[in-house]
Amino acid sequence: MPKTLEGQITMEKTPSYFVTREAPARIYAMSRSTKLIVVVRDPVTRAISDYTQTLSKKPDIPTFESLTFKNRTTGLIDTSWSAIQIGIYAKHLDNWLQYFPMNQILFVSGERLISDPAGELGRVQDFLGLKRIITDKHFYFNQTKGFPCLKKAEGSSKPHCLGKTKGRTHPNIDPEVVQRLRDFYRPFNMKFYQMTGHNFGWD
Ligand SMILES: Nc1ncnc2c1ncn2[C@@H]1O[C@H](COP(=O)(O)OS(=O)(=O)O)[C@@H](OP(=O)(O)O)[C@H]1O
Repeated sequence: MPKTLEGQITMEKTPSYFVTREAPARIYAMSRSTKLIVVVRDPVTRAISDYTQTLSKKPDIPTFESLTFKNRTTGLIDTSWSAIQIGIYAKHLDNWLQYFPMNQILFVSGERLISDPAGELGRVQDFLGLKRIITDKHFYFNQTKGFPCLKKAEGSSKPHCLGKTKGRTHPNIDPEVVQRLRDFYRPFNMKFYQMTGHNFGWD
């Protein structure tokens, strides 16, 4: 990490920090005052999104339904499959709380990032102690993309949407499998709501 001068914020991101066992200790050793931001979404949708991304690179993988279960007849879920494992947010958060207090961690709602991007970014700016520079006026809803986009990209006068790999169409998943996953995640979601003091509404 580069040295951070007075008045600067240094940022670093990767999707896998939150679920990497060694990450909290390493970040703590580097700087215990680091602020942590995690975007979380409904773990069932997250698993399907994760699968969709893998499928786009390896079209021959088994179906989502068959990867979900260790044993489809008994309904035993394969929690070792990373697409399922990553969504057990309460378990990952436990690991971070061994090093960082809750008030140093902000959980951004992936759903609200789509329905109210400025509102969610308002929370991020407050958390970082920044003035609310990014507001509603910076976004518009792009009907073709089906997502909010920036009216102007940084350093440009043109609108900017996220790329083709963000907001892909998900495959249809057997509703029984979706329900089984909802039941599986419910207790972990409840624990996560309790730990964060925030109901993300994934029921
Ligand atoms: N504004 C906007 N435009 C497009 N997409 C948006 C936006 N806001 C949030 N999202 C959601 O971001 C999801 C992809 O982000 P990821 O976290 O998977 O990205 S990463 O691969 O981990 O970097 C992606 O998930 P999928 O819909 O499953 O592709 C989107 O739902």
